[in-house]
Amino acid sequence: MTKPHVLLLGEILRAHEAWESLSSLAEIVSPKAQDRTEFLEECRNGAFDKVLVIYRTFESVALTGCFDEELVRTLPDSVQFICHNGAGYDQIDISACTARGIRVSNTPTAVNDSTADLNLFLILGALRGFNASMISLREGKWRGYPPPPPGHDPTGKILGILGMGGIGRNLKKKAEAFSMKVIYHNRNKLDGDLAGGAEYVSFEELLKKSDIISLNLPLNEETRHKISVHELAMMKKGVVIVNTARGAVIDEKALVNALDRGHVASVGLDVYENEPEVHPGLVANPNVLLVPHLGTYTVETQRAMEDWNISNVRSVLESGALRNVVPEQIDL
Ligand SMILES: O=CC(=O)O
Repeated sequence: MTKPHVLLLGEILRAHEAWESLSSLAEIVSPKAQDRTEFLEECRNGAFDKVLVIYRTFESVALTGCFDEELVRTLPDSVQFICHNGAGYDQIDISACTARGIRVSNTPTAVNDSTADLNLFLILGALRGFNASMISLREGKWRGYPPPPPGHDPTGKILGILGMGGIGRNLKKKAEAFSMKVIYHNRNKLDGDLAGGAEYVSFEELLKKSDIISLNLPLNEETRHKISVHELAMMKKGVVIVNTARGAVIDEKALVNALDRGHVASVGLDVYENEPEVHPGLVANPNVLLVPHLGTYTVETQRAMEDWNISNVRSVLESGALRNVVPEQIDL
């Protein structure tokens, strides 16, 4: 019997042994394509006709482009599963996959610690206004002349977490070690003690009450530009905003404007609307602490994500089902 094929889009960086062990169950294939047009052509000319499952990375979007309707439609009929190595799967059109009977998995839990750690680093750094003096030190100007105003302590500040999933909940625990009071908003109030005692508030209340707003929600059609001119205007003057989710949940142009007017005091960002481009108004502003999408960029987390994603591929090959599917497909 011929083995099914697994298509690798992107690289395995850490879990080499786990990956290689799949070869007893499947043939691993890679694209020859150098860009999206060539990739679609390879799909059409039968190169992937035996592929049952695709393992893809966030970075592989540079080769294939997004897994949008066009791409999903062009995949051969044999493809039944896509294992995405990342928590956020906004590069994949889930409705298009569902329509074709393709099940999609992601790597949710594995990312929680490292992303929440970076989130907290950005909160502390933005609150303290460290970025301005870090720049002036490197320019040979010590703290700057004049030095920037002193920062603020986290103790007693209200942290509003928008999106209380795995990362939001992990952040909540960490923030409490710094004596912040956590409130949250989600589409639905969390059951039982899942929120760990954090107060559930409406979206509007979260915007109005928070000293620091942390964006921890996935990007989809409902959350794109969830924070724009109107929402920024509802926030406290001097608010601090941190985003480790996806750039497009906030309207970057509106954010730059609110920073320039001083309504938003400072910002910590790991993600941007058009990565790897960063809005020049963010780069120019010393009150903005910028990190180039490094939320999960640790040896341990890279390894844990790959292990999880490979175990999903293995599960498909051994038992015909994924270990987890994205929330949109849970009830299918
Ligand atoms: O951005 C990182 C992820 O979605 O895992």
